[in-house]
Order: sequence, then C-alpha cells, then structure tokens
Amino acid sequence: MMGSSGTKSSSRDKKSLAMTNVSPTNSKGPLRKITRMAHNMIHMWATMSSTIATFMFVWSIVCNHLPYELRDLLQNFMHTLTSFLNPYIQISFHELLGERLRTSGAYLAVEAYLNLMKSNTSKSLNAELGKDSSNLVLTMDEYDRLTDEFHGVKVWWVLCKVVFSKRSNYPVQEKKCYKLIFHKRYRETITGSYLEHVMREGKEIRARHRQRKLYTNSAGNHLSHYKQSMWSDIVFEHPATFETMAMDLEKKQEIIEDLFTFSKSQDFYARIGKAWKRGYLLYGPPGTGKSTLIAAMANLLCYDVYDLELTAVKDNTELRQLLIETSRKSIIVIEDIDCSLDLTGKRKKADKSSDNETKNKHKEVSGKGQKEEKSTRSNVTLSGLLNFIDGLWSACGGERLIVLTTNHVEKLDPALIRSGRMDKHIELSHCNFNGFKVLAKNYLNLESHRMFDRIQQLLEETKITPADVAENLMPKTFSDEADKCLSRVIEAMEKAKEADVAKKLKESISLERDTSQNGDDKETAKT
Ligand SMILES: Nc1ncnc2c1ncn2[C@@H]1O[C@H](COP(=O)(O)OP(=O)(O)OP(=O)(O)O)[C@@H](O)[C@H]1O
Repeated sequence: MMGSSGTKSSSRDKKSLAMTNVSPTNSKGPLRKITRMAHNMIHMWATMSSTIATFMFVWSIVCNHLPYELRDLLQNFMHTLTSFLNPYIQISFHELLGERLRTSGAYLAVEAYLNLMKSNTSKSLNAELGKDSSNLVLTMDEYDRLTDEFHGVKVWWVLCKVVFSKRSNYPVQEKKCYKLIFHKRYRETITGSYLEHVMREGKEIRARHRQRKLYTNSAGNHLSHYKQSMWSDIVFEHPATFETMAMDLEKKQEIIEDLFTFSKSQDFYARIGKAWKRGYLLYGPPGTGKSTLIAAMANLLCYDVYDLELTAVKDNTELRQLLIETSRKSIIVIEDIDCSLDLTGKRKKADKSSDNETKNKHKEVSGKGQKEEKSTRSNVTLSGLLNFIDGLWSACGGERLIVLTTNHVEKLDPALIRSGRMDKHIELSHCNFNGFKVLAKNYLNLESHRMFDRIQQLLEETKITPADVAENLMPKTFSDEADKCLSRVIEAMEKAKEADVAKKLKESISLERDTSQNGDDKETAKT
C-alpha cells in the first residue's frame, strides 16, 4: 500500500513540476537532465514561433507596400531560399483533375499501391467497400504517413484532404491528395524509376482487383444519343480455371506459360515494333471445352471478355468502332468463325444444321443457353477483320488476346490462321483417362474408385466428349451417389461404343454395295 501510494505521489510531483515550469532541484540524475532539456526546448520553440510570427507580420506589411515587380522578385528569392534550406522535395497526386473534376489515373494507381503496402505492413487499417461493393478495400487514414524504400532510398507518403469550391457560389467539396516526400539528392531515382515502379504496380493491382465484365454486341446495340457504347456488359464471373479443365497436363502447362509470357512482354513488343496482341485458334468437336478454356484464360490473366458476334456487325466501320472500344486488358472472342464469315463460300447447309444440333445439346449441358442460330453471315469481310487484327491495336496500346474457335479447322482460309495472326493453335479433343480423372475430382471429389478401371478401358475403345462425361457425372438428385454417377458414365460410353459398331457395320455394308454396284455397272458397260 505504502509503496504504491509513494509511486503515485512522485509521478504527480513530476507532472506538476513540468506544468509549472519549476526546476526540479530536489530530483536527481537523469530526471533532472530530461526536465532541463524539455525546459530548453519549450523556450526555443516559444522564441522561434514568436520570431516567425513577427517575420510573417513584417513580411505581409512589406509586401503590401512594395511595387509588384519588386514583390515578385522578393518572392522568387524567398522560394529559392526555402528550397535551398529545405532539402526535401514534395510531389502531389491530386484525386480530381481539370474543369470537369475527373478522377486522376495516377492518383488511383498510387492509392492501389499504397493500400496494398499498408495492408501488408500496418497494424491499424481502415476497411471500406470497393466501388463495385464486391470486395473490401484496406485504405490509409488521413495524415497517415507510410515509409517506402526503393533501391535503398527512403521516401514518405502522406494522405491529405484539400477543401475546395469549384466556383465561389458552389458548395465546398473535399478532394484527397497523396504527397510523396523525398530528399532532393534522390530526385532522379524517384522521378524516374521509382514513380514508374509505383505506377506499374498500382495499375497491376487495380487490374487484379477490378470487377471484370463480359461484353457482347448484338443486333440492336448501335450507338445512340443515350448509349455510350456499342457493347452491352454483364459482370464476368465464370468459375472455370485451368485446374478444373479436363486437358492434358503438358498442354495445360504450355498454355499457362504462353499466357504469362505474353502478359509480361510489353517491353518486348514495343522493342520489335508490334502490337501487343496474341492470336489463339481453338478447334475441336463441340463440347470439348473451347468456351471453358477461354473463361479459364480470362480468369488467369484477369482480362475482360468481348464476345464478338460477327453476324451482328453491319460493316467494317462498325467492326472498327467495336474493336477500338475494347478495354486495354481483354480477350476478344469470335466463336465458330467458320459459321460467321463466308470463308470458302462452299459450305453446305446440311453439315451446318447437323453441327447446330450437337451444339445446342452441349449448350444445354453447360447452362449457357442456346445461342441464336447463326444462319446469317456478316457483311464484314475477311480482309477487314484481318486488317483490324493486324493493324488497329498497334495504335491503341494495351494487351489483347484474340481467340477464334471452330469445329471445322480444315474449312478455314490458311491466310486467317497463319502464324502472326493466330500464333497458337490448340486442339481440344475427346476425353481421355487423365481428363476424366479431373472431371471426377471436380464433380464427385473422387480420386480413385473401383469403377475407374472399366471407364479407362471404355475410354480407349470409344470417344466421348468432356461435356458428355460432365453431364453424366452431375448428380441429378441430392441422394445421387458416386456409384450412380459413374454407372451413368459407363452406360453412356457403352451406348456410344454400340453406336460406333453399328455405324462401322453400316458403312462397310454400303461400301460393299457401292463396290458391287460399280462392278455391275462395268459389266453392263462391257456388254
Ligand atoms: N475440357 C473440359 N474440361 C472441363 N469441362 C469441360 C471440358 N469440355 C467441356 N466441359 C464441360 O462441358 C460444357 C460445355 O463445354 P464448352 O461449351 O466449353 O464446349 P465447346 O467446345 O465450347 O462447345 P461448342 O463448340 O459447342 O461451343 C462446359 O460447361 C463444361 O462444363
């Protein structure tokens, strides 16, 4: 009891000493030193403040009475003097710019960069809902100071708020501003490589976190006074990833590496003087995963997807407008290119309608809904499309993938798919056992099962698309168990095998009939 009350009273004494500015003659050693130092500092501050105040007062009077030429001269001199005495440089990034107060891109990039830095290092964070209300953003507090280090150089960032009014009779608004402070010795490093680093990182973070969109152009979607764009958009939330793709592991890895290399090659494309774009041609039977692969690519690179319906494009001018409007990180998809453009002029109606039957079946499986049948061909010419792909984006900047899909690669004009236009040709084919195992893991969370051996054997004997496997693996009721789903896959494959056998038999009978018919014809001709 005694001890504790003693401590209390001594701390109270110290406080009262500091408050009354009385020298603690009775206190000893370090305490006396500290109090003396504090005393001196208070005295120094008081002197300095009064000197500054006096100077400011005199300065304002002098300024008011000096001719303006002299005043300018003095002000310049003062500016040089303060910048000589103050070794620190300050760069401001204002939130709103120009007469129309649009948000500055540099400000947004700095904000993204600092928010990430803050969320990685700081112990006190501010959480806000992002603009699209889908994710939480961790932000800096006002007058929060963050320290960053770049190649051994220290810099400081401060967030300030500026109150302003657009015009004198307008209500007062607030805008934010990030200030970057650094020693003038490092001016070159900071204004050169550091700011470039901040902008690049910030833009990348923003691209990763922004809500991506799926854009489509349809027949009625033309520009009007009320419409800003020829594209209509919805939020792109396709769950496909490379992990869930039933595909050869090697092929998968190759595509992933190709995509990453492309997305990091801005400098390379600039150096060789080519547009930063890459063409992919995906081909294979319906239901083998062409559309799913496109979604996985968009998710991997965080790109927007533009589903370009060529049959709805009136002419080349409209095509140009559509392509110019695409965002800087995007995949432009033209599905079933052989049905959209008259590439050969020889396509028969019959084989297209049989394609559409199979297609529609798979669209139901994938839940995509049936696309409008592409019976009409576009007025866009092949040369128009190629010219835009080759030339237009060189001027626009940004990274773009163009993906064409087809079920009939053999029908495409070789000029359309030559290297440089379609840089990578990817075949998607029927399901093999590795592909099946990926689907079984996706749909049933199974890595092995006693029925797998039978399925492997059947996959070697017959062809089935991943879409058909997926359809059968999908539990139809809540009580559907793995055994039931796998039995359905086996049943579907046995049916496909029987159909194959029947088809082959039919083909060999008709071949035999044709040969005997030919023989009879020759006999008749002879006689
Ligand atoms: N390789 C695959 N990996 C995983 N799922 C697949 C694969 N192929 C097909 N699927 C499944 O089948 C459905 C239909 O596939 P998708 O639409 O991608 O095929 P497609 O080749 O684009 O067909 P189409 O040529 O008819 O457009 C998908 O939603 C997906 O569930």
